[in-house]
Amino acid sequence: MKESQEMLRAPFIYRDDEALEKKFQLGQMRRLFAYMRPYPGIIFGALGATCGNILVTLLAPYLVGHTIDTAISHHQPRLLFLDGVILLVLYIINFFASKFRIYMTNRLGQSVIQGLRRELFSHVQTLSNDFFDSRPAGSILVRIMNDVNSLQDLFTNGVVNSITNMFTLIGIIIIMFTLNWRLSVITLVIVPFMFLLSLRLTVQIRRSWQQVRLRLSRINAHLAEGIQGMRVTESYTRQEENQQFFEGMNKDYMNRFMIAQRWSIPFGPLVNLTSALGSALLFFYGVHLLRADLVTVGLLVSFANYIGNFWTPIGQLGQVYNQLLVAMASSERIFQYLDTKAMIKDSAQSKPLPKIQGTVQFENVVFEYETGRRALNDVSFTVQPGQTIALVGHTGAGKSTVINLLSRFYDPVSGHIRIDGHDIRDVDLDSLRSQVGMVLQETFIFSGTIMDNIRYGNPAATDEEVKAAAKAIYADEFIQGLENGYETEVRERGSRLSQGERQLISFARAILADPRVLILDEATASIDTYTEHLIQKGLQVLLKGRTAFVVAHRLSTIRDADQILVFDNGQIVEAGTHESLMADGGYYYSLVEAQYRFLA
Ligand SMILES: Nc1ncnc2c1ncn2[C@@H]1O[C@H](COP(=O)(O)OP(=O)(O)OP(=O)(O)O)[C@@H](O)[C@H]1O
Repeated sequence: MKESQEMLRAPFIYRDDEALEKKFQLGQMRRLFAYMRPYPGIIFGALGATCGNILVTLLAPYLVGHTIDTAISHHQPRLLFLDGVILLVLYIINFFASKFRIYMTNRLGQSVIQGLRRELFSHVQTLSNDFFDSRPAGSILVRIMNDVNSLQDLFTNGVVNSITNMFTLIGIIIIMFTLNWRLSVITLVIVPFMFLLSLRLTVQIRRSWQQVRLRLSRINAHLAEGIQGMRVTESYTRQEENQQFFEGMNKDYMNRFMIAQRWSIPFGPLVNLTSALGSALLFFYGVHLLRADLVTVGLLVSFANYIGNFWTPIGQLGQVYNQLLVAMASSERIFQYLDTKAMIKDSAQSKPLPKIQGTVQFENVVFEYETGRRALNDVSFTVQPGQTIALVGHTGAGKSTVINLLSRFYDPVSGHIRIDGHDIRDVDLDSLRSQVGMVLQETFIFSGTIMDNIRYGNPAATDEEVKAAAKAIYADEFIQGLENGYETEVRERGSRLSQGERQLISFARAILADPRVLILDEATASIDTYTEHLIQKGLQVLLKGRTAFVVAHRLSTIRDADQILVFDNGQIVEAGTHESLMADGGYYYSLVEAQYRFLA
């Protein structure tokens, strides 16, 4: 409570509402473990290697006891040498078995994680816009990376190790009872205690490290935000507050780290202490039996070793239990994503959209992002091939919604959208989107060269075609001026390019893709006069010969449009050319007066 109040007073709030662990659920575990099914070879390989380890764990203590009772007690150096050689061979087997097992379990873990991440990413790529609307990109990223990573331990060590540990424990118990049941009962008294201690301690250790990780991700989030918003911070001179907030987080992280250490440090010594306790019990009771000649010294030494070997499997089983609880929380979130169905997808009846001319028709289209709040209300219009349509209206009037529906990022609640007479709901999404191009306000620049970025519009295009596209929309000149021309690397989302230059790149991308219907959300950013001039000229080339929908912010673009659709409150309130609408002196006229004239 205290902490959340502090966070609320703080200049930044990072909510940590994701569960870090969940109760065990059998169905979910089955689904999770099904991801190992494609790798039976690796699993059997790892289990085979494990048999080597178990063999050594079970045989070595016996051999040591046997050597004491025979070779050492009876002064037989040759037997001692032979036992030494056998022990050496056993440990060489153990070395190679461990090496192979670790390699195989890592391979298993990585293969499962890779498969899961691939499935998750490819599924997320098919999801519709409503999915992305309701989640910040960061949380999707966390799921694909962190949640999947947190399963790594379980698949790498958990599964194979728990099988090994079970067999080792059972094997040790059988051998001990076979050798001497009295000693076995006495020494096993300590086992439940060991088990409980391991479980309790590992739970505490896990939770305390989770708290450390949580603090670390807060620091990461703050750093990312701080660096991205550096300009704003500087301009509002908020560095001091930022620094204080950061120091608070930093200190908090250190405190949590020390708490986690406090839990973790005693683990090793406690393991030794419990083992020693077991050995002490063994020796107290063993001395009696020794006096009564019921056991030998060698047998006592073997038992002491078996007790030592008991601890590792019990400790590891406790860890697997912890890994399972963490995996329950992560896998629940992963499965939630995998079970999310795409709202917009092809149906069995979908047909490819043939090569289109570009007639676009909206027929009584109604749309709501949220039930009951109409973003478009009974919108109807028809556009002929090759026409440029300017969509204008106040912010929130519905312009972007029209273009979202045309690209079928969403489906209308009622009404129809037709291209060349085909309802876009009945055609393959790929065939639709490959013929309806989009140039957004915020041009996304991917890491790579300028050439790669333009080629994004048509991966099959040759270097010459890319250059021709750039020339056609007047981008060639600025590109040639960059240090490596078309091969210049644009990292960090193209931060080295100006807004206008990015727009020119997006125009080149679009012209290379050559869609029949083009959607253009004109950028509002102010651009220097020379680049603006290039953009105007490029725009004319881009729009020519295509049906184009432009969410227009420049009066010049609006003026050149064949038709202007004026939106208000999700409805078309006026339609016509610039001249006719200005002559009418209605809503458009007042809009131009208020909004556009200074942008001309
Ligand atoms: N993803 C969304 N989820 C919920 N409501 C939305 C979403 N996108 C837009 N809206 C709402 O739908 C209405 C129409 O928005 P739209 O984006 O089409 O307006 P616009 O005319 O393009 O505005 P602008 O010029 O500011 O981009 C607005 O009331 C807006 O708040």
